[in-house]
Amino acid sequence: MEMKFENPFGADKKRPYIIAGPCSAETEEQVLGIAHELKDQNIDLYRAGIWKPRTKPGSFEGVGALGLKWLRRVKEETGLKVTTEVANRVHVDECLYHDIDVLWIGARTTVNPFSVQDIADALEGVDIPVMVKNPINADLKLWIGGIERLYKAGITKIAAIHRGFSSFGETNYRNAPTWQIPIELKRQFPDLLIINDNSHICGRRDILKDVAQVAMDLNFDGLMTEVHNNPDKAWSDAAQQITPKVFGQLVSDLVIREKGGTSVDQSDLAVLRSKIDVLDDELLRILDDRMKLAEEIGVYKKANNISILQPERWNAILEKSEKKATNLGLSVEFINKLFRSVHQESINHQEEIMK
Ligand SMILES: C=C(O[C@@H]1C=C(C(=O)O)C=C[C@H]1O)C(=O)O
Repeated sequence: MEMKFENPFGADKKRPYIIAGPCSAETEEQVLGIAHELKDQNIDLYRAGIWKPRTKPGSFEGVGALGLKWLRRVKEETGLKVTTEVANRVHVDECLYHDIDVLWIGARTTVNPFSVQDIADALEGVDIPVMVKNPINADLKLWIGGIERLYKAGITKIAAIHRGFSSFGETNYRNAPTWQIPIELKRQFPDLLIINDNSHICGRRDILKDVAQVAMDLNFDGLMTEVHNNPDKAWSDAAQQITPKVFGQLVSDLVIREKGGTSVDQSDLAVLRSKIDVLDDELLRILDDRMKLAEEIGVYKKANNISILQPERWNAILEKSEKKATNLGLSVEFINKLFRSVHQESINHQEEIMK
């Protein structure tokens, strides 16, 4: 579906747009105190969670609609615009009643088309910006689907929030960034603003800045970070929150590079890109040759009644490629992924022959 988005932040300010505030609204004093500190940093939007979807019951699940009154006071006292998460029609109605400026739909809601549709229906005819976090699973179509539901309800001031994706097993991140997904979203919808939620990707303080910088280098439009006056004592997500002071430093340390680089002579870049084009052509030719060999092997296996998967041979290839990758200084993880993908495609070609 073709969509034309408007800037949810109103003014066409230069990127990055900055959204900050506590994970959860805890007390009126806490919400107002953090807001006053962030006001001096010229942030674009103040965030605080009121209804908190938690992994397990028994954790702090938010102060509820009472917190919306505190956010209204933030607006009155600081002039900041405010945003909170909504997960259903009741939340939407409460937010509209309390003059919340911007809504966001959380990752655990974006996964459910019924919930997103319920929110979209409640917003029909309302002019309010909405930000849509990625679904917890790495499903770009579901993310776009959520955005489409809102767009069909007449919401055009939409931004996407990239908060990373759940993955099984130990990783460096709380939610893997899987950058290729937001990159593809931007490719399909160049005028859709994408905000990086580094807090939920990292889950810990020490790598927040690195992830924010990667996001800026990938042309993300803004940052959403959880900021708390006493992070260690936060009632939710303590490990990933930082003080307003640390956050101010993080933002001022960000290097914002030009998207197009129009102000510099690009002839050197063009030369390097033409060399990459030559290598890409070569890569494609090599892959094509390799698949043709796999097909010949498929014909042989069919004639001699040999199964497609050959674990010993496959193990040897993986081990050899890992060693070579290490010697060349290439990432073993990358080479592994590449070869697994090539192996799967080789199996697909042989299956076609077997049919
Ligand atoms: C091509 C073969 O079939 C499969 C595919 C492989 C590959 O693409 O390298 C390796 C082992 C097999 O699992 C083969 O048996 O050599």
